[in-house]
Amino acid sequence: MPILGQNQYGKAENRVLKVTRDGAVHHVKDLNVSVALSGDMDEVHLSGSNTNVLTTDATKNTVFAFAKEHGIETAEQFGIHLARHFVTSQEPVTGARIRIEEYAWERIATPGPGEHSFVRANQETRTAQITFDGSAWQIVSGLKDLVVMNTTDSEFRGYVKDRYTTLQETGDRILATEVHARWRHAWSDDARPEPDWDRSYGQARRDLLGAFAETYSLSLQQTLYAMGSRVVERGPEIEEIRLSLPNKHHFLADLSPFGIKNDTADGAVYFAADRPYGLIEATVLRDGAEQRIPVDLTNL
Ligand SMILES: O=c1[nH]c(=O)c2[nH]c(=O)[nH]c2[nH]1
Repeated sequence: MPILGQNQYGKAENRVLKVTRDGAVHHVKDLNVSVALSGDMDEVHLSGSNTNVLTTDATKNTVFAFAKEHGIETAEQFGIHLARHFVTSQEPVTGARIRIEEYAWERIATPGPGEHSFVRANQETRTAQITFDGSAWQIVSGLKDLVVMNTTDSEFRGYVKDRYTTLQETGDRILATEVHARWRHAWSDDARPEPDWDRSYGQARRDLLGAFAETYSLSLQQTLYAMGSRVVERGPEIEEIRLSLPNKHHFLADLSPFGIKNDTADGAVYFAADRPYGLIEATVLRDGAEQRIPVDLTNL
């Protein structure tokens, strides 16, 4: 009979976001936690007996419950706490390996007192597309993978409720997206001086972040329009901007089966879903400008 070698199991990539509120100042911990347990697991492989198996589902629930009940001080502290729990609470489990990736968020500076807007550090890519037909230029600048999040000031309600609608209305949700934007400059004629491309890019990026952070959001569509409008209004050299915004859904982890209350009030723990995701896209134009940026943003 073939021999069973090293084996381990658990739930991989639990995407946990914890938001701690210190008045209007919010703090976030954003982790990707993978659990791998090992021990006396021969029988499940060899005979199919699940007697010794703590479900991977339970390991997932433990991650979210611990984040809520004990908090996340550091990835190391959180991992130690989880590993100790699995090894000491389950007789057949003799080893635990917890792998954690932590995502770094920086604050978006806003003029108001609230501090609940964040941008993922060092994520984005700047893009440019230059076309020339021998007489006219078209310069489309942009950025992609700029990940931003508001931990409050976002609601979503009043939408259509058809037979298949199950989404609950909410007055306080996380709004997070990955900004993909391209904007077309008015400049097209060699006879006119070129804009300062770096200055223009910096301004557009600041306007996208500023409008995202400062808009009290009733939908991602409304936030998109606010972001595009600000770029066009503050950048006279920009005619048109196209935005593609995936809605990076964060759902409150349901900890009620374990008797743990988890609401947005403080210390809320969210499950960050990666797919499927809402995809909100639109062009915002200067009044009188022509819509020329192609709809398909991926064809750079
Ligand atoms: O901002 C949103 N816009 C939607 O169109 C939508 N649809 C949905 O399920 N959630 C959201 N959120």
